[in-house]
Amino acid sequence: MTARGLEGVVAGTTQLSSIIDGVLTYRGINIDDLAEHASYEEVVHLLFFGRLPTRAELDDLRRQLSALRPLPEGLMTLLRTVPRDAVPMDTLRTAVSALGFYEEHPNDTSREVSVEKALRLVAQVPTIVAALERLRRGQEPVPPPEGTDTAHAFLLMLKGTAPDEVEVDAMNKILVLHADHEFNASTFAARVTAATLADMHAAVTAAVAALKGPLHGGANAAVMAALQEIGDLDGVEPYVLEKLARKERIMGFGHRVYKQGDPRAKWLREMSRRLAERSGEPKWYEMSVRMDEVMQREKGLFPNVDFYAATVYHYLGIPKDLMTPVFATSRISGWTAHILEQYGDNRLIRPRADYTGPTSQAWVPIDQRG
Ligand SMILES: CC(=O)SCCNC(=O)CCNC(=O)[C@H](O)C(C)(C)COP(=O)(O)OP(=O)(O)OC[C@H]1O[C@@H](n2cnc3c(N)ncnc32)[C@H](O)[C@@H]1OP(=O)(O)O
Ligand SMILES: O=C([O-])CC(=O)C(=O)O
Repeated sequence: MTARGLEGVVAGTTQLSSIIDGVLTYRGINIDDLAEHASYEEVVHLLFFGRLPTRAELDDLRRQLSALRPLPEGLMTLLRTVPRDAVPMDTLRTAVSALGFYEEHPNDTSREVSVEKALRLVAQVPTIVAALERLRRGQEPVPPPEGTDTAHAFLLMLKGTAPDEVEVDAMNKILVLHADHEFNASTFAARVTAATLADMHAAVTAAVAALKGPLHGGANAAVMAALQEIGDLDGVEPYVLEKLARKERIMGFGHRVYKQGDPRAKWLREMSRRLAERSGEPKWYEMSVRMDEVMQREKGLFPNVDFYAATVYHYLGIPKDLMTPVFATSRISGWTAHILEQYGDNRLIRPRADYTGPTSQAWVPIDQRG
């Protein structure tokens, strides 16, 4: 018996994150504790180096990431040539791949060189996402600020003005909550690629490609598109009921692993509520809550990480098609940590397929085929 979509299959080991009885941890620390207390930089240290940093280690990591944020001039030139109407996720995928050109040891998969590459990617992906957005709006990219953390730096590079405390706190939580998630599809794509001993940038490019689809990271943009299509609170219930009657999916609900709810969603819901309150535009949050109620009542399905993230991004001024790239500004830490883990104890990932096609077919010469 094959497991369709590898459901329930344990495809390898990891010490990075776990989902046990619906509880998510990064290296054994409950996601709720991390969401409440951690900075994203602390999470990066936890994932890369196996434990929370001391104050001195954290300061050092902050300095390193801050110094690594600027992009190579050649990459900026490339970004300037991207068509204005390009899909941002495609631009990100291309840019991440092109970043590999500037590595001194492009094919080196040793721990030492790979950690350096990983830190550069963690620092540079937010710069790429902010720059590509500004360029497509016809604005000049904002140079990375010195001495600030990722959440603050990213919002500043995106908007060109300093974000306030509430925005920075929301962005930091977004980064913490999205950083890693066991063998999700994009992380698994990264590990499959790394397991061939292809380089870090190749593996991350595969991951970005896999994150794009609406069944995975692309769901956040699809959620916002649905809310905008519905338009108001009264439209939510008929929209959901009609979709379900047509056996269509409501984006942002359901999960392969969590059947009783995604532990990250409550944090995102609370953030959405908080941002809605001060936005003067609370309807997007209110519509989300209504949709959540109707989905639980009708299908027993709970929101996943992408559902309330959509309105959080919206309230932070992030347009729909930039939402999945923003997810990547965080997941880059999980992808690269998994790639490091894969290199550290590698074996080629090559499962078998259950062949269901015809057998014993005779060869037919071309003139006799009809
Ligand atoms: C970061 C992330 O990747 S989080 C996930 C983001 N993706 C989405 O939000 C897309 C919407 N959700 C889905 O498509 C799915 O729930 C997935 C892809 C996330 C998980 O899917 P699977 O584990 O393969 O579940 P599967 O597709 O087998 O669904 C099981 C049942 O629930 C239904 N179902 C699952 N999700 C949904 C949904 N969002 N809306 C309506 N029905 C759904 C399916 O139709 C199916 O019903 P059936 O048994 O009557 O046919
Ligand atoms: O684990 C999954 O299948 C999808 C998910 O929630 C994530 O990648 O964060």
